[in-house]
Amino acid sequence: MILFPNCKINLGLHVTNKRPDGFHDLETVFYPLPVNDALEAITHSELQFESSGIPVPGNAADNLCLKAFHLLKQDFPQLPALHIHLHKHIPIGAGLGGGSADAAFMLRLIDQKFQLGLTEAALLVYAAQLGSDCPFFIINKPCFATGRGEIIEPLTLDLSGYSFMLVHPGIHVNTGWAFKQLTPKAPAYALKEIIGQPVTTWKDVLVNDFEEAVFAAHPAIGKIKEQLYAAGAVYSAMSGSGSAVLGIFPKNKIADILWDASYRVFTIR
Ligand SMILES: C[C@](O)(CO)[C@H](O)COP(=O)(O)OP(=O)(O)OC[C@H]1O[C@@H](n2ccc(N)nc2=O)[C@H](O)[C@@H]1O
Ligand SMILES: Nc1ncnc2c1ncn2[C@@H]1O[C@H](COP(=O)(O)OP(=O)(O)OP(=O)(O)O)[C@@H](O)[C@H]1O
Repeated sequence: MILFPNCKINLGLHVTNKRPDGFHDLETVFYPLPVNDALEAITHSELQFESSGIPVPGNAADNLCLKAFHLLKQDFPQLPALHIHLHKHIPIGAGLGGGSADAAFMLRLIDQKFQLGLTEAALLVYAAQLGSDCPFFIINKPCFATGRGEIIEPLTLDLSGYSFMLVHPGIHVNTGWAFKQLTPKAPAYALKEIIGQPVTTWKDVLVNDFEEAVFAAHPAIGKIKEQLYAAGAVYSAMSGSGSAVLGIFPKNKIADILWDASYRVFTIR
């Protein structure tokens, strides 16, 4: 069986509180976009994991796909061994949630392939153990998220009338480091209300709290946002803890921008 985990962007992101468990409370809107990995699993005599495409840092044994397999294996010991192949296309350490998507899709793949009959609620509980962003990818529709990102509520938000550009400058921003740079604070506005307004009103209101610290450490990332606005984006922001920056353009009106040759650029028209 093969599935195609997609990425997410954050529209507004407020870090509101540091918790005793070391995590932070936040509020954000997750929006899925079609930049995809490919995740294939076939039954095999022993558990094997391999990846191609963008190299995934760290040990293969720590890959979130394997963590998802082991998590389900604890509760379903009858699961056979798998040969798992991940083709990595979603930039890593980019704030696009690629690792979390792989983990959530691995849960879904095993559930479907072996007809475990897991409810959405059960999948959400497993996903929350794998990463703060993971539960969103079980729902995979526009969502308002709170808690450490795992409390999600589907939202009516349809941006299919716009085109998107995602620009990844190749900088890997460590999520834990980015949270440490922030002083949590109460949001200055009601995120859900702003998201309900036309995209053209977001520019001066909708804020990603990570931008200040990440742009200060990596000015090239802030420059991308300026270039996207200069090219006609109606809204631009860094996604998650960076380093990818998103631009929302009027439908099919994405300007040609000459990016540094090392940047990876995705357009969704
Ligand atoms: C920044 C976001 O991308 C916004 O969507 C997410 O909150 C990050 O979620 P994620 O990558 O799934 O994060 P996790 O793998 O759960 O956590 C990575 C590290 O980020 C920090 N972390 C993460 C989420 C959160 N709400 N508070 C935190 O402080 C913790 O130091 C944690 O060890
Ligand atoms: N399948 C995977 N794909 C990508 N990274 C993985 C995977 N499994 C484990 N990781 C580890 O997770 C780290 C961060 O990955 P990811 O790409 O999800 O970060 P991110 O883009 O910052 O996402 P987020 O928005 O969730 O913070 C990587 O450095 C890598 O070591």
